[in-house]
Amino acid sequence: MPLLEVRDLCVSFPSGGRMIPIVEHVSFTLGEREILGLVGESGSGKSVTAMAIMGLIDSPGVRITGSALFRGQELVGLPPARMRRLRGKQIAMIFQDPMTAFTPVYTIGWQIDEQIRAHERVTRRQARARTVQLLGEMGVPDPARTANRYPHQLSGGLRQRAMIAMALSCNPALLIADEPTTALDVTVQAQILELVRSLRATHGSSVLMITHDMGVVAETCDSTLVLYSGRVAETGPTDLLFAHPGHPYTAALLASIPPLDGPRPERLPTIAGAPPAPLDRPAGCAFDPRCDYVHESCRFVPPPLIPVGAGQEAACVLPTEGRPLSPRHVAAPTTQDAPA
Ligand SMILES: Nc1ncnc2c1ncn2[C@@H]1O[C@H](COP(=O)(O)OP(=O)(O)OP(=O)(O)O)[C@@H](O)[C@H]1O
Repeated sequence: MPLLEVRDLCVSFPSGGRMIPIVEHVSFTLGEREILGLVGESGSGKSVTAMAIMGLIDSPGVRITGSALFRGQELVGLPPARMRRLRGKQIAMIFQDPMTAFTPVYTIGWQIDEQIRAHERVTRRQARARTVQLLGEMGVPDPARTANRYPHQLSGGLRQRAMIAMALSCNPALLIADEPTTALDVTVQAQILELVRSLRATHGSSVLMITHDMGVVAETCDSTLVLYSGRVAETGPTDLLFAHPGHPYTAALLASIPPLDGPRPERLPTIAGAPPAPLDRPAGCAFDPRCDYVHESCRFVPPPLIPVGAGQEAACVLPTEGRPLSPRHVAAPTTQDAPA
């Protein structure tokens, strides 16, 4: 049984007397100890997908349909009290800004102790011992002393490590990480990604990694789900999807990653235009207005997910073989190519 099986998840919010579809028919499976990257541009519905799974959307009138089975238990429609019991104990979430997880007026140690005591029958002393152990495992130097510090007394990277320690305090099977490294500088970002990667070995956790950065996905995730305008554009094992993207949107996202070696282009290719607003989505493929390969058949209904490789599916009706390289997806001239 997979750890998490999401089927046909749809989320709509009411606005101006109508329902605005933000997430449409999203499906994916997350296995035990797997790291899945949920990737897409700003506004594509990544956070709404995760918050819906966690039961954290409390906007009046929101409509959530479909299914999210966590170890066989349905999360969609789960009463809030039961969802709260699952959160923190079996499913935990970390965010871009650790200050949203910590209260500024208590030390981080006190807050992690309380999280442990909310879920386990342990004494204060036992909770603190576990807090110090976790902080140490997360690479926090001098964890016993650091536990007595307030959140604002720590650097961004240390706060992020402390938040991961708090999220792991009850050994959750699933960790949802929403842009955990976006606010950090590159070196600290690499350290935190390494830490997240190590969690499956040290804590047996699976991770749903939300990011807009294909570089983060390449470094961290076993499999990838590309969201575009609230719909799945492509999904599959990360290595296959990166080697042979099946959707022009995935190809365009990949073209915008700086090369790891070789000369760096002065400017990376970008995708012209912006995703459509939810109410302006075309009847057919939502990527249609920005796609270089658009075809008559793309214009009528949203394309279904079609197998394009082993475990890889793309919502594109056009064959990937022989698709000409678009000028937009070819890297801009490199500094070496530039005339002297
Ligand atoms: N409570 C809400 N009510 C109405 N609309 C909402 C609500 N929450 C999110 N949205 C809308 O849903 C869309 C998707 O938002 P979401 O935060 O999931 O995007 P995202 O892909 O995570 O983007 P980012 O990378 O910028 O966080 C946005 O257009 C946002 O305005």
